[in-house]
Amino acid sequence: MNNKISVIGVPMDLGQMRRGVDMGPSAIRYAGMVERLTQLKYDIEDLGDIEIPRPAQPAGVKHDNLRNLNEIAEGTQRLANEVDQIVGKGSFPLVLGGDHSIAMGTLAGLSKHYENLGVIWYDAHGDLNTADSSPSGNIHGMPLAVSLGIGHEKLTSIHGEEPKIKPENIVIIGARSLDEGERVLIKEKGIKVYTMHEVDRMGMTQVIEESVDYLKDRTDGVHLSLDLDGLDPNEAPGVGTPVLGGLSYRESHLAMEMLHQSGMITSAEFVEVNPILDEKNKTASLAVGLMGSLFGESLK
Ligand SMILES: NC(=[NH2+])NCCC[C@H](N)C(=O)O
Ligand SMILES: [Mn+2]
Ligand SMILES: [Mn+2]
Repeated sequence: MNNKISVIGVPMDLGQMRRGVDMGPSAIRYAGMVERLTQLKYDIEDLGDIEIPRPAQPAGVKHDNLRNLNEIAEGTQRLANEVDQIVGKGSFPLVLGGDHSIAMGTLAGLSKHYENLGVIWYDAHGDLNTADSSPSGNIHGMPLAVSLGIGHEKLTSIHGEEPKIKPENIVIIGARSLDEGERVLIKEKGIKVYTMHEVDRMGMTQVIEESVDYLKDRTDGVHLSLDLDGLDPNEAPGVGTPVLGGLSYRESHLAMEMLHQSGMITSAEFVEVNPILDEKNKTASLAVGLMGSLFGESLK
Protein backbone atom coordinates (compact mmCIF):
# COMPACT_ATOMS: atom_id res chain seq x y z
CA MET A 1 0.00 0.00 0.00
CA ASN A 2 1.01 3.59 -0.68
CA ASN A 3 2.92 4.94 2.35
CA LYS A 4 1.77 8.51 1.81
CA ILE A 5 -1.77 9.34 2.98
CA SER A 6 -3.59 12.62 2.41
CA VAL A 7 -6.62 13.18 4.62
CA ILE A 8 -9.45 15.40 3.50
CA GLY A 9 -12.53 16.18 5.61
CA VAL A 10 -15.93 16.86 4.07
CA PRO A 11 -18.39 18.42 6.56
CA MET A 12 -21.38 17.65 4.38
CA ASP A 13 -24.86 17.19 5.88
CA LEU A 14 -27.01 18.32 2.94
CA GLY A 15 -27.54 14.83 1.53
CA GLN A 16 -29.93 13.85 4.33
CA MET A 17 -32.09 15.36 7.09
CA ARG A 18 -30.36 14.59 10.40
CA ARG A 19 -28.24 17.43 11.72
CA GLY A 20 -24.75 16.64 13.00
CA VAL A 21 -23.14 14.46 10.34
CA ASP A 22 -21.18 17.54 9.20
CA MET A 23 -19.21 17.11 12.45
CA GLY A 24 -18.09 13.64 11.41
CA PRO A 25 -14.61 14.69 10.23
CA SER A 26 -13.88 16.46 13.55
CA ALA A 27 -15.09 13.48 15.56
CA ILE A 28 -12.91 11.08 13.58
CA ARG A 29 -9.86 13.29 14.01
CA TYR A 30 -10.63 13.66 17.72
CA ALA A 31 -10.72 9.86 18.02
CA GLY A 32 -7.00 9.84 17.24
CA MET A 33 -6.79 9.09 13.55
CA VAL A 34 -3.52 10.84 12.75
CA GLU A 35 -1.71 9.34 15.75
CA ARG A 36 -3.01 5.87 14.92
CA LEU A 37 -1.83 5.96 11.32
CA THR A 38 1.46 7.67 12.13
CA GLN A 39 2.28 4.74 14.44
CA LEU A 40 1.96 2.49 11.42
CA LYS A 41 4.78 4.45 9.78
CA TYR A 42 2.65 6.27 7.25
CA ASP A 43 3.57 9.69 6.11
CA ILE A 44 0.23 11.39 6.74
CA GLU A 45 -0.81 14.93 5.85
CA ASP A 46 -4.13 16.41 6.93
CA LEU A 47 -5.40 18.86 4.33
CA GLY A 48 -8.26 20.07 6.55
CA ASP A 49 -11.88 20.38 5.44
CA ILE A 50 -13.54 21.25 2.14
CA GLU A 51 -15.86 24.24 2.36
CA ILE A 52 -19.48 23.21 1.91
CA PRO A 53 -21.96 25.85 0.70
CA ARG A 54 -24.89 26.65 2.98
CA PRO A 55 -28.29 26.51 1.21
CA ALA A 56 -30.00 29.84 0.65
CA GLN A 57 -33.49 28.41 1.00
CA PRO A 58 -34.61 27.08 4.39
CA ALA A 59 -32.95 23.73 5.03
CA GLY A 60 -34.91 20.77 3.78
CA VAL A 61 -36.83 22.44 0.97
CA LYS A 62 -37.12 19.94 -1.86
CA HIS A 63 -36.05 20.53 -5.42
CA ASP A 64 -37.56 17.92 -7.78
CA ASN A 65 -37.02 15.26 -5.09
CA LEU A 66 -33.33 16.24 -4.94
CA ARG A 67 -32.87 18.10 -1.68
CA ASN A 68 -30.06 20.71 -1.75
CA LEU A 69 -29.07 19.73 -5.29
CA ASN A 70 -27.05 22.83 -6.18
CA GLU A 71 -25.08 23.04 -2.95
CA ILE A 72 -24.25 19.35 -3.05
CA ALA A 73 -23.12 19.58 -6.68
CA GLU A 74 -20.85 22.49 -5.78
CA GLY A 75 -19.38 20.93 -2.63
CA THR A 76 -18.72 17.55 -4.25
CA GLN A 77 -17.08 19.24 -7.24
CA ARG A 78 -14.62 20.85 -4.80
CA LEU A 79 -13.92 17.45 -3.29
CA ALA A 80 -13.39 15.94 -6.76
CA ASN A 81 -10.72 18.58 -7.49
CA GLU A 82 -8.89 17.79 -4.24
CA VAL A 83 -9.01 14.02 -4.71
CA ASP A 84 -7.81 14.37 -8.30
CA GLN A 85 -4.80 16.39 -7.07
CA ILE A 86 -3.99 14.00 -4.22
CA VAL A 87 -3.83 11.01 -6.58
CA GLY A 88 -1.92 13.14 -9.08
CA LYS A 89 0.88 13.70 -6.58
CA GLY A 90 1.07 10.00 -5.74
CA SER A 91 -0.63 10.02 -2.35
CA PHE A 92 -3.47 7.83 -0.97
CA PRO A 93 -6.71 9.83 -0.57
CA LEU A 94 -8.45 9.20 2.76
CA VAL A 95 -11.78 11.05 2.79
CA LEU A 96 -13.77 11.71 5.98
CA GLY A 97 -17.54 12.31 5.84
CA GLY A 98 -19.97 13.80 6.06
CA ASP A 99 -22.95 12.05 4.54
CA HIS A 100 -22.54 9.55 1.72
CA SER A 101 -23.40 12.04 -1.04
CA ILE A 102 -19.71 12.99 -0.91
CA ALA A 103 -18.82 9.71 -2.65
CA MET A 104 -19.94 11.34 -5.92
CA GLY A 105 -17.05 13.78 -5.55
CA THR A 106 -14.51 11.21 -4.41
CA LEU A 107 -15.30 8.83 -7.28
CA ALA A 108 -15.33 11.66 -9.81
CA GLY A 109 -11.86 12.79 -8.72
CA LEU A 110 -10.51 9.24 -8.74
CA SER A 111 -12.00 8.45 -12.14
CA LYS A 112 -9.49 10.74 -13.87
CA HIS A 113 -6.73 8.33 -12.86
CA TYR A 114 -8.26 4.90 -13.38
CA GLU A 115 -9.62 3.31 -16.52
CA ASN A 116 -11.40 0.62 -14.49
CA LEU A 117 -11.89 1.84 -10.96
CA GLY A 118 -13.16 -0.87 -8.61
CA VAL A 119 -15.47 0.08 -5.75
CA ILE A 120 -16.22 -1.80 -2.56
CA TRP A 121 -19.41 -0.30 -1.15
CA TYR A 122 -19.61 -1.38 2.52
CA ASP A 123 -23.12 -0.29 3.49
CA ALA A 124 -26.57 -1.30 4.75
CA HIS A 125 -27.92 0.49 1.67
CA GLY A 126 -27.30 0.38 -2.08
CA ASP A 127 -27.34 4.17 -2.54
CA LEU A 128 -28.55 3.45 -6.07
CA ASN A 129 -31.62 5.68 -6.10
CA THR A 130 -32.53 8.39 -8.57
CA ALA A 131 -34.95 11.28 -8.05
CA ASP A 132 -37.66 9.03 -9.48
CA SER A 133 -37.01 6.01 -7.28
CA SER A 134 -35.96 7.77 -4.06
CA PRO A 135 -38.42 7.47 -1.18
CA SER A 136 -36.82 10.43 0.60
CA GLY A 137 -35.36 12.92 -1.89
CA ASN A 138 -32.10 12.59 0.06
CA ILE A 139 -29.08 12.63 -2.21
CA HIS A 140 -27.00 10.45 0.15
CA GLY A 141 -29.17 7.59 -1.14
CA MET A 142 -28.04 8.23 -4.73
CA PRO A 143 -24.22 8.48 -5.08
CA LEU A 144 -23.60 5.02 -6.53
CA ALA A 145 -26.24 5.52 -9.23
CA VAL A 146 -24.89 8.99 -10.02
CA SER A 147 -21.35 7.60 -10.36
CA LEU A 148 -22.70 5.09 -12.90
CA GLY A 149 -24.00 8.06 -14.88
CA ILE A 150 -27.61 7.61 -13.76
CA GLY A 151 -29.33 10.63 -12.24
CA HIS A 152 -29.68 14.39 -12.52
CA GLU A 153 -27.33 15.99 -15.05
CA LYS A 154 -26.00 18.41 -12.41
CA LEU A 155 -24.71 15.42 -10.45
CA THR A 156 -23.63 13.06 -13.23
CA SER A 157 -21.55 15.87 -14.80
CA ILE A 158 -19.46 16.57 -11.67
CA HIS A 159 -15.80 16.69 -12.76
CA GLY A 160 -16.58 15.41 -16.29
CA GLU A 161 -19.54 14.12 -18.26
CA GLU A 162 -18.63 10.41 -18.47
CA PRO A 163 -19.75 7.77 -16.01
CA LYS A 164 -17.12 7.50 -13.27
CA ILE A 165 -17.42 3.76 -12.69
CA LYS A 166 -18.75 0.64 -14.43
CA PRO A 167 -21.40 -1.64 -12.91
CA GLU A 168 -19.22 -4.74 -13.25
CA ASN A 169 -16.49 -3.12 -11.13
CA ILE A 170 -18.71 -2.68 -8.05
CA VAL A 171 -19.10 -4.97 -5.04
CA ILE A 172 -21.69 -4.08 -2.38
CA ILE A 173 -21.21 -5.70 1.03
CA GLY A 174 -23.64 -5.67 3.97
CA ALA A 175 -26.83 -4.64 2.15
CA ARG A 176 -30.07 -5.15 4.08
CA SER A 177 -32.19 -2.17 3.04
CA LEU A 178 -32.71 -1.85 -0.71
CA ASP A 179 -35.54 0.15 -2.27
CA GLU A 180 -37.52 -1.32 -5.16
CA GLY A 181 -35.85 0.83 -7.82
CA GLU A 182 -32.43 -0.12 -6.46
CA ARG A 183 -33.21 -3.83 -6.78
CA VAL A 184 -34.27 -3.33 -10.38
CA LEU A 185 -31.04 -1.46 -11.15
CA ILE A 186 -28.91 -4.13 -9.45
CA LYS A 187 -30.51 -6.85 -11.62
CA GLU A 188 -30.46 -4.79 -14.79
CA LYS A 189 -26.79 -3.82 -14.43
CA GLY A 190 -25.58 -7.09 -12.94
CA ILE A 191 -24.05 -5.43 -9.88
CA LYS A 192 -22.42 -7.86 -7.45
CA VAL A 193 -24.07 -7.70 -4.02
CA TYR A 194 -23.34 -9.60 -0.83
CA THR A 195 -26.42 -8.97 1.29
CA MET A 196 -26.44 -9.87 4.98
CA HIS A 197 -27.94 -13.18 3.95
CA GLU A 198 -24.82 -14.07 1.97
CA VAL A 199 -22.51 -12.79 4.70
CA ASP A 200 -24.36 -14.97 7.24
CA ARG A 201 -24.19 -18.05 5.04
CA MET A 202 -20.69 -17.73 3.61
CA GLY A 203 -18.90 -15.86 6.35
CA MET A 204 -16.89 -12.68 5.83
CA THR A 205 -13.73 -14.61 4.93
CA GLN A 206 -15.27 -16.03 1.79
CA VAL A 207 -17.05 -12.76 0.95
CA ILE A 208 -13.77 -10.85 0.91
CA GLU A 209 -11.83 -13.64 -0.82
CA GLU A 210 -14.40 -13.72 -3.60
CA SER A 211 -14.56 -9.92 -3.84
CA VAL A 212 -10.79 -9.63 -4.12
CA ASP A 213 -10.70 -12.36 -6.78
CA TYR A 214 -13.54 -10.72 -8.65
CA LEU A 215 -11.98 -7.24 -8.68
CA LYS A 216 -8.34 -8.30 -9.08
CA ASP A 217 -8.23 -8.83 -12.83
CA ARG A 218 -10.80 -6.31 -13.97
CA THR A 219 -9.67 -3.17 -12.10
CA ASP A 220 -6.62 -0.90 -11.99
CA GLY A 221 -7.41 0.54 -8.55
CA VAL A 222 -10.01 -0.13 -5.85
CA HIS A 223 -11.81 2.43 -3.73
CA LEU A 224 -13.31 1.44 -0.37
CA SER A 225 -16.43 3.46 0.43
CA LEU A 226 -17.34 2.54 3.99
CA ASP A 227 -20.65 3.76 5.36
CA LEU A 228 -20.61 3.21 9.13
CA ASP A 229 -24.26 2.10 8.95
CA GLY A 230 -22.96 -1.06 7.25
CA LEU A 231 -22.12 -2.13 10.78
CA ASP A 232 -24.81 -3.07 13.25
CA PRO A 233 -26.27 -0.10 15.16
CA ASN A 234 -25.08 -1.74 18.40
CA GLU A 235 -21.52 -1.18 17.25
CA ALA A 236 -22.15 2.04 15.33
CA PRO A 237 -25.01 3.98 16.96
CA GLY A 238 -23.83 7.34 15.58
CA VAL A 239 -25.42 7.14 12.13
CA GLY A 240 -28.49 8.82 10.63
CA THR A 241 -30.09 5.80 8.95
CA PRO A 242 -29.40 2.78 11.18
CA VAL A 243 -30.65 -0.65 10.08
CA LEU A 244 -30.78 -3.62 12.45
CA GLY A 245 -28.99 -6.86 11.68
CA GLY A 246 -25.74 -5.39 10.43
CA LEU A 247 -22.12 -6.44 10.16
CA SER A 248 -20.36 -7.08 13.43
CA TYR A 249 -17.28 -5.43 14.90
CA ARG A 250 -15.17 -8.54 14.26
CA GLU A 251 -16.49 -9.17 10.75
CA SER A 252 -15.63 -5.60 9.84
CA HIS A 253 -12.13 -5.72 11.26
CA LEU A 254 -11.56 -9.01 9.49
CA ALA A 255 -12.73 -7.44 6.23
CA MET A 256 -10.33 -4.51 6.68
CA GLU A 257 -7.42 -6.81 7.58
CA MET A 258 -8.03 -8.96 4.53
CA LEU A 259 -8.31 -5.91 2.29
CA HIS A 260 -4.99 -4.73 3.66
CA GLN A 261 -3.42 -8.09 2.86
CA SER A 262 -4.82 -7.95 -0.67
CA GLY A 263 -2.79 -4.79 -1.28
CA MET A 264 -5.43 -3.64 -3.76
CA ILE A 265 -7.03 -0.67 -1.99
CA THR A 266 -5.88 2.62 -3.53
CA SER A 267 -8.26 5.07 -1.78
CA ALA A 268 -10.86 5.05 0.99
CA GLU A 269 -13.63 7.05 2.59
CA PHE A 270 -15.41 6.68 5.93
CA VAL A 271 -18.85 8.31 5.94
CA GLU A 272 -22.06 8.93 7.86
CA VAL A 273 -20.47 9.38 11.32
CA ASN A 274 -22.91 11.59 13.23
CA PRO A 275 -21.48 12.64 16.63
CA ILE A 276 -24.82 14.06 17.83
CA LEU A 277 -26.43 10.64 17.53
CA ASP A 278 -23.34 8.85 18.83
CA GLU A 279 -22.51 7.52 22.30
CA LYS A 280 -19.27 9.05 23.59
CA ASN A 281 -17.70 9.12 20.12
CA LYS A 282 -18.03 5.33 19.83
CA THR A 283 -18.74 5.36 16.09
CA ALA A 284 -15.88 7.72 15.26
CA SER A 285 -13.53 5.57 17.35
CA LEU A 286 -14.77 2.51 15.51
CA ALA A 287 -14.00 4.24 12.21
CA VAL A 288 -10.45 4.95 13.38
CA GLY A 289 -10.03 1.35 14.53
CA LEU A 290 -11.17 0.10 11.12
CA MET A 291 -8.67 2.44 9.48
CA GLY A 292 -6.00 0.88 11.68
CA SER A 293 -6.87 -2.56 10.33
CA LEU A 294 -7.17 -1.34 6.75
CA PHE A 295 -3.72 0.23 6.95
CA GLY A 296 -2.06 -2.84 8.42
CA GLU A 297 -2.23 -2.94 12.22
CA SER A 298 -1.43 -6.44 13.39
CA LEU A 299 -0.33 -8.20 16.56
CA LYS A 300 2.53 -10.02 14.88
N1 LIG B 1 -25.91 6.72 2.65
C1 LIG B 1 -27.01 6.36 3.29
N2 LIG B 1 -27.02 6.23 4.59
N3 LIG B 1 -28.10 6.17 2.55
C2 LIG B 1 -29.38 5.85 3.09
C3 LIG B 1 -30.43 5.82 2.02
C4 LIG B 1 -31.79 5.45 2.55
C5 LIG B 1 -32.86 5.27 1.49
N4 LIG B 1 -32.56 4.16 0.62
C6 LIG B 1 -33.01 6.55 0.67
O1 LIG B 1 -32.67 6.56 -0.49
O2 LIG B 1 -33.48 7.53 1.18
MN1 LIG C 1 -26.01 3.42 4.49
MN1 LIG D 1 -24.43 4.84 2.20
